Amino acid sequence: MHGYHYCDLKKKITFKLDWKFVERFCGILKVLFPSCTSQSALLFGTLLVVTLTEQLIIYQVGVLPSRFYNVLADQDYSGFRSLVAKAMVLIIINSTLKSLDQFICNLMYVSWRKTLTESLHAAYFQGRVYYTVNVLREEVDNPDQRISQDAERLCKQMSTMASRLIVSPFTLAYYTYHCFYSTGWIGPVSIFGYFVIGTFANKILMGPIVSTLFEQEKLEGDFRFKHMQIRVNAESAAFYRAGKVEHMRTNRRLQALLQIQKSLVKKELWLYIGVNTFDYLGGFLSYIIIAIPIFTGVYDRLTPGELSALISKNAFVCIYLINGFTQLIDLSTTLSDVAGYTHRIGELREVMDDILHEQYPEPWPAQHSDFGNDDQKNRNGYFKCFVFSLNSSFSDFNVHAGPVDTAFIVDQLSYKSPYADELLVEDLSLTISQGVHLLVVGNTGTGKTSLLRVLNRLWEAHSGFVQMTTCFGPRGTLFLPQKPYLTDGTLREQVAFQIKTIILQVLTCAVDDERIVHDTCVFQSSLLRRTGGLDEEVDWNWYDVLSPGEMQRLSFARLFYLQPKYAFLDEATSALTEEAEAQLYRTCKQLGMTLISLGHRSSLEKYHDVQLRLCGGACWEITKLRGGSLKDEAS
Ligand SMILES: Nc1ncnc2c1ncn2[C@@H]1O[C@H](COP(=O)(O)OP(=O)(O)OP(=O)(O)O)[C@@H](O)[C@H]1O
Repeated sequence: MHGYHYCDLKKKITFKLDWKFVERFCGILKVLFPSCTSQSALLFGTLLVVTLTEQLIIYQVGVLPSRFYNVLADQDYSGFRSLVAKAMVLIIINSTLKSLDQFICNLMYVSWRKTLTESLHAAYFQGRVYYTVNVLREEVDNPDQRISQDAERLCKQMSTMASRLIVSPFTLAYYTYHCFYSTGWIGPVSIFGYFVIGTFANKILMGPIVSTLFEQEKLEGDFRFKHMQIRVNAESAAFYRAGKVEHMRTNRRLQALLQIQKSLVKKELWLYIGVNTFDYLGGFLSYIIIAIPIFTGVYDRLTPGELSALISKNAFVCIYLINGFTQLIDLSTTLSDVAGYTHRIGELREVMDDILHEQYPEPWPAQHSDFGNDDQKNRNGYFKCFVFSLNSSFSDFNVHAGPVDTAFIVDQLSYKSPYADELLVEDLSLTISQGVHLLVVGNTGTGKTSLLRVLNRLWEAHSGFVQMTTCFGPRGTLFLPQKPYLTDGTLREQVAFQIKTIILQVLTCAVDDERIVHDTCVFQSSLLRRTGGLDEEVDWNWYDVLSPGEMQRLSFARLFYLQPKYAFLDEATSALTEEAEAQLYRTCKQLGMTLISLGHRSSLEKYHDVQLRLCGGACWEITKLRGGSLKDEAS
């Protein structure tokens, strides 16, 4: 993954408990609490009621021992019986409320995780954001980990904080009043001062933890990614006997992760020392508060008995108030975790927002067609108008008015790969029109696939103009990438993956079954037998169980099923025999598709009318081909 290449760059950015954190946290809160009537808000309200009731009951339970002293001292048997009954009821209510409190916190965690992850997914899978984040934007490491793990941990930590935080304003206000009532201003002022100092000290101690936690999460993602790489490429690695080298590399990642974890543990030690010192000092603070008036002679007129009663009473309220504050300070370790995860998720949200604004400056998603005028051209010459087909999975492409029998009009187009200075192709002009089969050839790395990336708007053009005049999808244009794309699920989902969820009822009809079976069986009769049927769920990874040739055949089955007008085939038959290639090309033409093929094989020439050769050094040439042997057959 690109993230770790930029490790040094990332290290320079430090994440703290600063204004940025507050902004990002508020942004996340807005997602978690979209409205006052949202599930999270209702749960939060219920939690508030439960924790407040719990506090009242706790107070009642707290005063029970003193009442027991009374009835026992008075040998009041009936009073004792009713007190035992009351204690039982209170304890049952208390434990029920405590469990309810935990239960609501857990429900809130699930609800928050759902809301946050779904909101991240909504941005991630919108348009081509997932591609840009993973391939082109290096400032965000491990987006997958941020969405799957960091979001989960943030919600977990926030839910553990919730019940303690939610009730603290009420308990603090209540005990501040009592403290003021019994000690005068000296009590609350000293305790508030103590809390401010404690908070300040903890903020300083938390600072380095937040950025270290951020870094730790990044390395955690890198480590997991390494294992995923091995899992995905297990066979290739085994052919290379790569166990030893991968063992070393994976261990290296583990060491880097463990090192940062160690440093996090060390930094946390100082925070724990701070928190514990604050806790224990708090215990003495009440005596210090009462000592001041005693030593300054304010209580000189009191008898020793009156004085000890006053000390005990003051100590009680002060300890309660201090306890309220120390509970807040104890949350600093959780807060530093929350801050780390908030920065990671906040940063991802900002980058995804940025990409969306860059790629779709107009409100998304537009539901109407609005053909562009000159004002709508962006800096690369694209029109910023959106025309969407009914099928939303095909809806993230800009389609413009143009001649009906063309797919793309390319004018003076120059493009280069990201981060490179040299152009791959300069001032390319061509029109991809119906019935004219185009072959794109050229040496490795001359920019053949990049042309498709630019046409598809995965990459921005350096200059020039690209107009897409036919929509993407069935009866439009379809791209078969060099590396076959397979998703998880049934065979039906592989062949008809894009429209399955949209028009399920159409797919389930017999005609479609027949088409899929036909498309699949013509080339892969064994595949249907292996899967046990079109809708049989398989638990295998399609990339592991299909040979490259089978994957390419499956891609063609999808093509025949979707039947686009224009098919862009990027080395789509490179793993097949020439006979199989001929058969597939023949079927494509019989189905009336216009083919735009990229490849190295000379055997491809005969299926095309025009050849675009990318010569390297930004040069290109277009020539007419004699071939077109299958054209006649098709017509
Ligand atoms: N994501 C990327 N980031 C940066 N550079 C890239 C990226 N993808 C490709 N490139 C570079 O762009 C150049 C053109 O790549 P492209 O895939 O278009 O080559 P190609 O002509 O299709 O080659 P082949 O015949 O091997 O498929 C190459 O130098 C490649 O390294």
